[in-house]
Amino acid sequence: MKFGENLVLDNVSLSVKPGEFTCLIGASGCGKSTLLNLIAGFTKPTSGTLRAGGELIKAPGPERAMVFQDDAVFPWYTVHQNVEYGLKLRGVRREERHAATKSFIKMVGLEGREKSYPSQLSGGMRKRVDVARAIAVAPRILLMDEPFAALDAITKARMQEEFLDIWEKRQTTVIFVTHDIEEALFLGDRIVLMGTHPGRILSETIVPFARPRSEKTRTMPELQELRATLLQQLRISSAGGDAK
Ligand SMILES: Nc1ncnc2c1ncn2[C@@H]1O[C@H](COP(=O)(O)OP(=O)(O)OP(=O)(O)O)[C@@H](O)[C@H]1O
Repeated sequence: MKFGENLVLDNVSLSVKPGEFTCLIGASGCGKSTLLNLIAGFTKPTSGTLRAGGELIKAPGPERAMVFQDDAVFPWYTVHQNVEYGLKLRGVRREERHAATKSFIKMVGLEGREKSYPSQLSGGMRKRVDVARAIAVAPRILLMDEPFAALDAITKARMQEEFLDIWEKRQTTVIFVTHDIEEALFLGDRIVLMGTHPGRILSETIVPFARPRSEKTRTMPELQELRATLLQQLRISSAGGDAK
């Protein structure tokens, strides 16, 4: 993938199983967001192909929803209207839409705040609206670009746990970009480490921890060991090595 003469992703081959939770980590500028944008269909590849469920990805589609670091909620809509928006676009009928919206709001723990506007919510609550907005359209693939990066540590941990809960119930395929190795280890089935210049895949790590994961998972010695290994690989790759 090139931007002008700049080769941003080179020879990237990634295949994700249905229902798998894949985390992408890597130094700044290695092309993580570019890869997500390609999968979302926001950007067209200059060479190579992308497929979702066997179909060539040519444009954005409702089967692939994105959650960004910055909130993508409409400030002029209430919580209910924000979550309902995608369903409305898809032509879901009023009663069904209403019931579905209510259940998604409940799922992300925002019952009672349906009539609030985003400006009346905390950062964590707005992120919940954002997650509900994305999953409401029942995407087959959820693309998440550092969705919890701006949250404080406690809210972030809570959101991770709540999100895993939702994911385990729905089994959506997730591709999740993060700079936080612990987050990747806590959430993912697999961690794909990318390197820069040009952006490429350096290693893939299967995350061996049983599900459902909990607060206890975070303190497992095996998690800390894997964290140290991945951090070392990240350091080497940031310094220009190949992390092997
Ligand atoms: N629209 C664009 N036009 C030109 N260059 C771009 C464009 N988008 C990204 N790039 C370049 O592509 C490279 C990869 O950027 P990208 O945002 O995908 O990296 P990243 O791994 O997500 O970085 P970060 O972790 O800092 O968010 C960078 O060198 C960036 O400058």
